[in-house]
Amino acid sequence: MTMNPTDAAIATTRLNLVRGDANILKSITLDIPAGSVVGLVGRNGAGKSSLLRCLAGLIELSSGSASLLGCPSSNMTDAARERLGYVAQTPDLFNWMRADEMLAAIGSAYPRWSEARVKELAGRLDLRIDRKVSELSGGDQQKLAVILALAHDPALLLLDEPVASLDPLTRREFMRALFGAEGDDTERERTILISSHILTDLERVVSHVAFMRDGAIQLFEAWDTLLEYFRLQPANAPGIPQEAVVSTNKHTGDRIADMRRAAPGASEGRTLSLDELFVELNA
Ligand SMILES: Nc1ncnc2c1ncn2[C@@H]1O[C@H](COP(=O)(O)OP(=O)(O)OP(=O)(O)O)[C@@H](O)[C@H]1O
Repeated sequence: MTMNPTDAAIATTRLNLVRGDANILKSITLDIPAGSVVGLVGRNGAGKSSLLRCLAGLIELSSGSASLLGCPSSNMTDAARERLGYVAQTPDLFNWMRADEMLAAIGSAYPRWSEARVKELAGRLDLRIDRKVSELSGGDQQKLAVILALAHDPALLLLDEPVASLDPLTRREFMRALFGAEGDDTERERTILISSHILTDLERVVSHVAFMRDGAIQLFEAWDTLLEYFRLQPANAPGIPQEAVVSTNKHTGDRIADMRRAAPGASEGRTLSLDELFVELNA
């Protein structure tokens, strides 16, 4: 099944997740086009892992709907599941096996699994797979989880802080393995939703950014649009009507303005890095 580039690889409608009296995810409606690379960012506890777990079909939604690759997340077909890769924040690994044994065990369930890809990724990420999983360092366990999610060449990847325990060199290799031009069509078609707090890495690779705050999507935009139109404006800058204000820093009074809605002749304001945008949206 090949998706048209205009199809949504992930679509949610008023997705809610309630646990006890906590409303963890609040009416999340998202449409993520096939082929996009979306950075999912937000403060600790904003709901990123919960959203990824709901999408992966690991937690039942309280209400609303989610579909992945055209299939409801609550009832994925085997064919859709085989095209999905998920890396949990804390990977669930078979500690009693060697890494290569675990790779073989999981790989046997996937028709598109590639031993060559396992070897290539293990080499790139500098992971020895002839060792017992329980004896791998935290970072090496994360590398194993990443290889497990990538070796079947998934069309949709859900990555929950996959680089948090990787050293900077390995992180660079991981980003190259994920986003490098490998010249194959399936690579280009792949949709990736990746949560990370390392925003300098993200801003180099994302096509879109979803900002989460308090269980809701605060802002979902193409990264090019954010760079071009979302500017920092001092509190007293003229030509910024209320409808252009995306958020106001309650400490400084500075505003993020969507300049597509600014008055003609308004000052240009300052372009923001992803890191700065994150700080301003949460201040
Ligand atoms: N089973 C649960 N029962 C009640 N509350 C929960 C449960 N799981 C998560 N939460 C709460 O839901 C909120 C969102 O948690 P989540 O782990 O999704 O955040 P996150 O954005 O991934 O955070 P981090 O950046 O720290 O990983 C938090 O307030 C958390 O305490």
